[in-house]
Amino acid sequence: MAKPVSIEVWNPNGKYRVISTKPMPGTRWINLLIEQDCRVEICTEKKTILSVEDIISLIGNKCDGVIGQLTEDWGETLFAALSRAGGKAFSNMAVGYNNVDVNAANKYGVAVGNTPGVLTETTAELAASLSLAAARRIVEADEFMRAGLYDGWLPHLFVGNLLKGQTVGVIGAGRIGSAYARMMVEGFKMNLIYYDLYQSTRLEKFVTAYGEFLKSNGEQPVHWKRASSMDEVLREADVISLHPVLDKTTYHLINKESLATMKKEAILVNCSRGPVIDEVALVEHLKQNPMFRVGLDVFEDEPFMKPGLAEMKNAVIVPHIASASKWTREGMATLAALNVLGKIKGYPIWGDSNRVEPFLNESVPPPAACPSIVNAKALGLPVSKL
Ligand SMILES: NC(=O)c1ccc[n+]([C@@H]2O[C@H](COP(=O)([O-])OP(=O)(O)OC[C@H]3O[C@@H](n4cnc5c(N)ncnc54)[C@H](O)[C@@H]3O)[C@@H](O)[C@H]2O)c1
Ligand SMILES: O=C(O)[C@H](O)CO
Repeated sequence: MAKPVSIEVWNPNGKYRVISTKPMPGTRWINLLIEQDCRVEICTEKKTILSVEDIISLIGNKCDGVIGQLTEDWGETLFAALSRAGGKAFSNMAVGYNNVDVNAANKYGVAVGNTPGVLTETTAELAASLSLAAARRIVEADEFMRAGLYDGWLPHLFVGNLLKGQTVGVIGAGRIGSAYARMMVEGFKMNLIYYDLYQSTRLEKFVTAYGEFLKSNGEQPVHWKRASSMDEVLREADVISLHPVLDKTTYHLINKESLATMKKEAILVNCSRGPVIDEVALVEHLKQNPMFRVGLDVFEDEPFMKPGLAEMKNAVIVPHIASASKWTREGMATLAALNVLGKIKGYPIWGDSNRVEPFLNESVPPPAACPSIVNAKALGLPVSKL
């Protein structure tokens, strides 16, 4: 028998039982569910990561849908439990869904939602922040000041890398990778080299147009290049930012060999998923190459770090906060709730999951659609004509 898990209940007499495995920012998501006759149960357990047993206990005997988190293991066991309880909808409060076994969800006919679009710029901004913090040694310098070590200006004090005119490399130029590339090209006048399985025509057009603008202004233009291999990016770029999905093809994409390919003074940033980097190899590389720097938002065995990483002065490390702006987190909660609500109400799937603004406009009711369901095709769900 699983131990009961503490909850907070909203609208106890609601017809549909929807569970959120965590309190989420804002109240709009709760109000939208209540307005549509949902009883909302929010898990208030103090521990950060819920176990499969905790979530089974939350689901109970009757549950129409669950809003969950990327820290949870949504596989066969949980989808079977949700299906037994009559549930047909699950949504991650995240765009990444490598914690979800979509095949298992398909087997039980459960729709799986995610939250693209609302976190693109926020996440790209953190990747840009980490790039700058690493290039200009901001965390090291901050620690130095607080330790009372500053006794006057010196020509060699915390000398870092200038970004202007250098090359930024992007691996995975999807929504976030492209937004980051634009920030670095436009903000710091960097040239771009990118590697993705698909061509990013819009990004290429942007860099071309910006390069022409700079030239017409009498300034050094910027250029872009689509690399034919990831190694080409690693060899040529001064700052490399990782933005692919995590799957079998991207696990340990950055390993001992690929690290050795990079410039000795390169900067590597990861705001995708921890296992994209072999973290043991990275720690060794940081030790051997003190001028090589990293900015990490994600870790291979989150919430833990591999031994040695915390001691490395050439690493800037933050706890998976790339999407942590108020607007984005409230929007993620709203999109996740509307994914679950839409499936419960039998709504169709929104036609373009990258354009979710209509769901985020608080002054009008959201469209009668699920904003983003990743297995819509596999489940044969209809697409909205709105
Ligand atoms: N740190 C955070 O808080 C945070 C926030 C948001 C997203 N993320 C992560 O970022 C990922 C990307 O998000 P997105 O919205 O940009 O997704 P996206 O689907 O728009 O972009 C991913 C890109 O990766 C490319 N890709 C896939 N396999 C590849 C490979 N083997 N080599 C090179 N490129 C490859 C895809 O073609 C695609 O263009 C998410 O899946 C998530 O894991 C992390
Ligand atoms: O995938 C995601 O959305 C992040 O990791 C959290 O915002």
